[in-house]
Amino acid sequence: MGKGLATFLFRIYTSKNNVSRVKFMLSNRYFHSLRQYENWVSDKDPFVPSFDMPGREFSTSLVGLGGKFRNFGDANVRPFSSVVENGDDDGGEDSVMRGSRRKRSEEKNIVDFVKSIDFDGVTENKGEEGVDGFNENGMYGSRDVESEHESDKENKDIVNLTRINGFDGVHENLVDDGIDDFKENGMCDSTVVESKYESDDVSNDKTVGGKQVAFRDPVELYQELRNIEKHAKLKRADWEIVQEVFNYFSKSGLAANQSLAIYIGRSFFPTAVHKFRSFFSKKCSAVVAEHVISLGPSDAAVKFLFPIFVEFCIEEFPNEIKQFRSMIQSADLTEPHTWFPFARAMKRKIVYHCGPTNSGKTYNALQRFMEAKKGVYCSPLRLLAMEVFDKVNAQGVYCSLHTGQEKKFVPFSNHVACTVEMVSTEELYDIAVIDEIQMMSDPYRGYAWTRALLGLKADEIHLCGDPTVLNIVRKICSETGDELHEHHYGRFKPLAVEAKTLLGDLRNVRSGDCVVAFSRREIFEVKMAIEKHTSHRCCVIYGALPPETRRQQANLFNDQDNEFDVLVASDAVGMGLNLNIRRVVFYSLSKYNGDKIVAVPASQVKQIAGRAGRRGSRYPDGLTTTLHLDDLDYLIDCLKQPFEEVKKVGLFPFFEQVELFAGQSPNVTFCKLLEKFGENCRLDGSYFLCRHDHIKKVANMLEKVQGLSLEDRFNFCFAPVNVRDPKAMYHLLRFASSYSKNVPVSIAMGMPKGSAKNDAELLDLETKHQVLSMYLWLSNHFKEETFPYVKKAEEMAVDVADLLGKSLVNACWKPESRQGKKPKPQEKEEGYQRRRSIIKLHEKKRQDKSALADNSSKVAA
Ligand SMILES: Nc1ncnc2c1ncn2[C@@H]1O[C@H](COP(=O)(O)OP(=O)(O)OP(=O)(O)O)[C@@H](O)[C@H]1O
Repeated sequence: MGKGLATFLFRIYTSKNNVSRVKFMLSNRYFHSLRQYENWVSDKDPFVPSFDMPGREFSTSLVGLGGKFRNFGDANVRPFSSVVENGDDDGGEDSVMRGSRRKRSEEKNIVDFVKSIDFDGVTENKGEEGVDGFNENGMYGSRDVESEHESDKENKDIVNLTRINGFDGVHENLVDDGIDDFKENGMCDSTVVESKYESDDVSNDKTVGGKQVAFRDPVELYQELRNIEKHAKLKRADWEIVQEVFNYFSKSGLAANQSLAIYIGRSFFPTAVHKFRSFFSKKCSAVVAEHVISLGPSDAAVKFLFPIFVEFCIEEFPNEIKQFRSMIQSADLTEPHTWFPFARAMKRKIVYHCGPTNSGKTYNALQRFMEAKKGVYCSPLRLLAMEVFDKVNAQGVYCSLHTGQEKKFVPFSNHVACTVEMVSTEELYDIAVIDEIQMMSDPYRGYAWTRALLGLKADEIHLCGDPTVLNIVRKICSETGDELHEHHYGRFKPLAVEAKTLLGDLRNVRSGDCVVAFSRREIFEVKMAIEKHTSHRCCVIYGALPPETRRQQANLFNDQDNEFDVLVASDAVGMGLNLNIRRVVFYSLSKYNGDKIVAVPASQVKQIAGRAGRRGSRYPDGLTTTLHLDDLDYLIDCLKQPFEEVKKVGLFPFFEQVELFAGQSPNVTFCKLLEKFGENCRLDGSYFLCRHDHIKKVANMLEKVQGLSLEDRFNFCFAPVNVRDPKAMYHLLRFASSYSKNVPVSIAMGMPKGSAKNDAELLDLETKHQVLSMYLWLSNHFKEETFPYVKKAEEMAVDVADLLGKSLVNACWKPESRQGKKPKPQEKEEGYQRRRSIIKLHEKKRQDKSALADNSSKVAA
């Protein structure tokens, strides 16, 4: 059969009638996978990697696409509005009275909003999909068409239904297609009862010849079937076997995957099989039927039928194939280095500063940056960009700041510190620094580092990071033609592990300790416990705090002239802050990853532990340990582990790519478009498509906002919003609605009167800052005149950050959940179990003791 395929292709190639088809297949780089059909036919475990997995082996790029994307060049940098207008809020919106009135109406709106929206609404419109959804060929899925364009699941249902009911009743058109019900005599109109074949079939038998049918050229066989005027009649039992074979075929992952080679998409595959089944019922010769029956529902039958199916599809579905092919081409993310022709035209020198934390990587890179005539520093965080901005200006090098939220232009500056997402790939630089380059592999944001590395137009690019992405950077440089220099570093002073641990008792914390916990709840529990049972005061740092507040808390901690000598922090402490930490104490080494409790990855443990001890600080020698003895082994294991090599780095399409793709799928919602892009995009082996569930959630929420262009939607989806915070989502929706109506977008949010007195108020402050930050971000990414209250928002943001700082100093309350939900019960995960909160253990012991005392007193009574 393997030989059969070669013959099959050769014959197609040499056949006059099929020349155009061959051209098509040869121009299709999936053709390679079709060639592997040979293996597939002969191997039990076939080739056929999943098509929709990122970085699938199946992925190849299509002829001509590189050119298209090359045209995009550096067009990926959208023209961000650069002027921050000093507008005033209308009518003194911040007055206390109006503020409280506004707050009430705001809260009501939010309540209505929360009721009206399902944040997991990515799937929300599923019910509608059947009515007005579009299949992957961009064809309208109206009810009639729908029956022909079912999803795999739907197909499964069809298969099941078919088993029970025959074809009737599932798809009306099936009867028309020639598959008829059995009559009372147990025979099918289109089948024979006899085992003998009818005369016209017998004539076919002569040419086809029994078992030899298996070795027939599928092209010829297909043509013969096509020309049959009277199909074979089968006994009911045989007919049922044939149906079983087709059911098996329709469910066959092998056939579905291989069909991609001829651009039969997954969602169209069931329809194609269904049509093929109808064709077969009408056109099957006795000998072919006999052979199919003899094979039964099996891989062998699939292998026999598949080449005939290919022929059928190529002839029957040229439009569908063309459409799917165009769609695949427009979702091509292969060869991303070709997207930046200007950077490719340059002879760039890449210097990789490779080493663990606190080894001087960034220091050395920044030295080169400051020496340059024109330089850019790309930071993973706003906070770090601000730090570099301050530091460099303090050393007399004029440097501007550019983040999503702010643009601070320093006159005469040739240097800029920016967040990596904001770096321009159009500007020419002498020196660029990309910090924390290992973030290229971040599942959500990795694409920003990949884009910076591939697209920056700088003579010299300094990458600072651990060795995890070194090999992939080497590979990328070999593709881009850049010259790579590696500088390897060791820690200034080795990190020591304190084997004693805190013996499970937070009273053993010492001045200069940073206790690391992985949830907001735990952070406040630890802070409360330490402040209650010891004389230490705690500063707090976690991700939801604005950079200004984190900085304020870091300064409070670093300053020796106050009582705040212990830091309680989340993993947000691992990057970007200059901290005088003597010892990092892990309160736990497991965390909730949004789905379940998992052990903190070794690379993250290293990064966080490495914050202890810093050259030039009060504590140059770093220590690390755990709260509980039980956790110590895991900590030591993590620190001993070598850096694990990263195999893939992130990519995400630019707007222009999404726009091109949208052209292939008109009238599809933006959320659906992203979903389809994710399903159909192709990537080279070194890249994965960054996760975009949060983007889809925003996209889904904004579907109800009319009048936004595709580009507007794309940009709104990148606004910094916590999709799990209903209040923040409400404000984003409100901003988008006003923007779509082209009316000035108001902040419409009251200012709190004072610092928070409980956790609910603290959460409210966090949300308020997020909303203001979002407003500022939007003002930098959209028509500036539509966001006239930038100055007001900036002032409010400063005030809220200040209030947050003040609130944290006095915070001594029980933490709450942002969505008012009860905290999830502690979950177990194989291999590593999250430590129970020491406070909870404490409380439980106390409760047990008092229950015991109660019982004994009752007994005594
Ligand atoms: N040659 C040097 N002279 C003076 N101080 C230095 C020197 N090298 C590094 N430092 C200081 O040591 C500290 C750690 O350096 P740096 O931030 O460059 O380390 P790193 O390897 O980039 O660590 P991380 O990844 O944690 O940022 C910084 O405070 C830095 O100012």
